[in-house]
Parts: sequence; structure tokens; C-alpha cells
Amino acid sequence: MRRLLVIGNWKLNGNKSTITNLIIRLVEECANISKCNMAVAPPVMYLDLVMRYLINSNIWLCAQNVDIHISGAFTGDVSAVMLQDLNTRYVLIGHSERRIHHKENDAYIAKKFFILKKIGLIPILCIGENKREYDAGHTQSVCLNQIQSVIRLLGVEAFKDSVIAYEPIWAIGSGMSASPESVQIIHELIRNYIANYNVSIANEVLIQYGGSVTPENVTQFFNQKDIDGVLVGSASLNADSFSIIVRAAENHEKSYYA
Ligand SMILES: O=C(CO)COP(=O)(O)O
Repeated sequence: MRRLLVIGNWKLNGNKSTITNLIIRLVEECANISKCNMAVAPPVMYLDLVMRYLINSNIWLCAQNVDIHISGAFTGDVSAVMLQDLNTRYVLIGHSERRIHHKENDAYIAKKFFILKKIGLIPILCIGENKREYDAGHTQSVCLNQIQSVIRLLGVEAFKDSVIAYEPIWAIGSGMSASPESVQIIHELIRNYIANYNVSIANEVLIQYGGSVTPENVTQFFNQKDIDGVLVGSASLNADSFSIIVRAAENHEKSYYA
């Protein structure tokens, strides 16, 4: 059975002091959480700092990115083995901010997926359409193409114990989330698409939503049957709002089935 997964993506925010305060508060606030899974994704520079506070907690560590190589002459990059060395469990790949600012394409992102599976980390494959594609009615084909590039390289089995995060680009950081009903339609489409290849993998794969998730709107997303969690940006930088989101997952009836 699927279990709700809440992840805070801190992006390029914070410093030693603010990140220490935030993680100390979150560990306290989330100490009694047991029915959903949660993780935080600090900037890579602070993974080690955050990891030290997470050692005896129920919050997992997530990285925001990974290189396709394990070691060698790749200045500035971080490998899956290094992330594993720091007890990282999840890794975001294909986030739209990396696709846009670093020109990462589907084939390259599929290689990241491969390396994470090989090392034993959990990929969170971020997908989603931009505003132009949305306006043109291309949401479904854009999302399925992004999924297909992983299936083409690795087969559908790659999605076993993996996570997909549907993040419409126009909803990220805009304060304008997609409607829960429209997200449900895309999530169901993705699940059905994977089911064409393998029903049990489709039933198990977690599909998160991300894009202007707040304490106020989060429960409406959890109420949709194919939304298995949320990937939260700005609301995760505040301990109060992120803990409210985590508690909404903890108290949601979906969590009881886990
Ligand atoms: O990009 C996101 C998470 O990866 C979403 O960001 P916001 O929650 O700030 O819209």
C-alpha cells in the first residue's frame, strides 16, 4: 500500500544559522509522526550539517541533484555514492529549475535515474509542463514523454520503489497551484500509462504533486486518490507551515492504510 510522502525542497535558500534553526525545529515538531514519510532537501552544501540532526529522527534526507558519474574529473559535481555516504535516501532529478537553468534534457535525466537505481537511492523524477504547453493543451503528452524517456532507457521496472513528482512549471512559486481535480487527472493518466507495462508497479509507484502547496490547500490534494504526497518549496522553509503540512498527511485517512 502506498504511504503519503511529504518532502521539503529548500532550493538555494538558507545559511548555516537559519538551516540549523529550521532542522532543529522540524525534528522536534515531527517527533511523533509515524504514519507518513517525510524528508527535507537542503542545498548540497548543508547536507552533512542537516544529516547530523536527522540521525535519530524520522525525517529522511533528500538531495536536490546528482551527477551521472560516480567519480573522476567532473569538477563541481556530486555523485550518488557521496550522497549515499551522507545517509541520503531520496534524490530529486529533472526538477524544472534544472531543466531550465542547466539545460538538462530527458535523456540526461534518465541517466541520473539509472545511476541512482544502481547505487540504491530513491529517484524522485520531477515532470510537468510549462505555461505555453499548458495553454496549448499539451500537458498529458509532455508528462508521458518525460516518463517514457526513463522507460525507454531502463524499462518500466525502474519505477519500482521510485517516486514521480508532477510539478506544473506555471504553478511553482507562483502562488497559483493547479486544481486538485486537474492534478488527479494527470496522476491517474501516469498511473494508467505505467499499468500498461506493469500493473503492480503502477499500483505501488508514489506520485507526488508540487507547485504552491500550502498548509491551507494541502488536504485537498491528499483527498485525491492518486496523489500520494507533496513536494513543497517555499512553505517548507518555515517550520510552522511545513509541520502543519506534515500533520495533515499524518492525520489523513490514506495514511492509516500504510
Ligand atoms: O518546486 C517546488 C518543489 O520542488 C515547488 O515550489 P513552491 O512550493 O515554492 O511552489
